[in-house]
Amino acid sequence: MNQVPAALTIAGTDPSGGAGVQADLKTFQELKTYGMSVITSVVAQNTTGVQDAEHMSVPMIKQQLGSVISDIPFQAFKTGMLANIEIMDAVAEKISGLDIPYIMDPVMVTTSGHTLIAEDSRAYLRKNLLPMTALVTPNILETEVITGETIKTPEDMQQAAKQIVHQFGAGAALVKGGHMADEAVDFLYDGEKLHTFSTERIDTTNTHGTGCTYSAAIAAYVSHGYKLPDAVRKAKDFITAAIRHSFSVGQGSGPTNQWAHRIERVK
Ligand SMILES: Nc1ncnc2c1ncn2[C@@H]1O[C@H](COP(=O)(O)OP(=O)(O)OP(=O)(O)O)[C@@H](O)[C@H]1O
Ligand SMILES: Cc1ncc(CO)c(N)n1
Repeated sequence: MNQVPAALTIAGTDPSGGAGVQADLKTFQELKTYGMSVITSVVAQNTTGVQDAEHMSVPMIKQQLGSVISDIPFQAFKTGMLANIEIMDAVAEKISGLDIPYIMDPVMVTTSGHTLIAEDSRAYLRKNLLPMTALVTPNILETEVITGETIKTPEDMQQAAKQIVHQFGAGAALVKGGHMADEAVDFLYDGEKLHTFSTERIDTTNTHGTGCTYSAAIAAYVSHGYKLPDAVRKAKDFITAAIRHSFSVGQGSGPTNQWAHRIERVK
């Protein structure tokens, strides 16, 4: 018998290995979670930015989801890049009715400033996908798009986390402050309480794929049975170590190190 929890990522690719499906699978593996992936878009990108993207057809995305869902049970899943309304709709159709925690990384724009989803799909994401989530993990910019409010202070972030749950129906919201000055502080609102996760800001430009790795780590911990505040706390330690020991590879913003938790003995 060799039974481990399983998790699924539904996302786009990164051939340079730092973000997207590749980051998710590395993270699942490090956290002793059997990793599976449904590819929504093939993206030509690297540490310097996005060069091109081709989206999978809707039938092919549904087929991949069918292949996984009909065969292997999993205990958590996440979505990353869902490029347009058609893709969001296909995913929504296939995951509706699944009684499995859904963690959404509402990927919109990359660290390097490239838009990964069509403008007109933002409203669809908010209306149709957010209410299906157990947790959504927007950065500041994504939080502004979802709420329509400008986010400048930690109080704005906390307010937005509550709004995303109460007004837009997400199960919980983790508003990430990786792009704020000073500390790297994130706020989780789980419908009842606000939780703060704060670490020192690491002085590095190697932050390619931080959001992907963080949400994948949360999904992995959830698949192991951790409840949200604990899963996020552990994932925060995991991503902080991964940024601290990030790789200075490539000409641009380097990727995070998913095995750093072993170096730092993150438990
Ligand atoms: N320089 C840093 N030092 C420490 N923690 C950081 C740093 N940059 C980001 N983080 C943390 O990493 C996690 C990911 O947050 P971030 O806001 O960067 O996500 P993101 O913008 O979605 O990522 P991506 O670059 O993949 O789009 C958060 O916990 C954030 O606080
Ligand atoms: C495929 C993909 N998803 C998400 C991000 C955001 O970091 C990225 N760069 N590429």
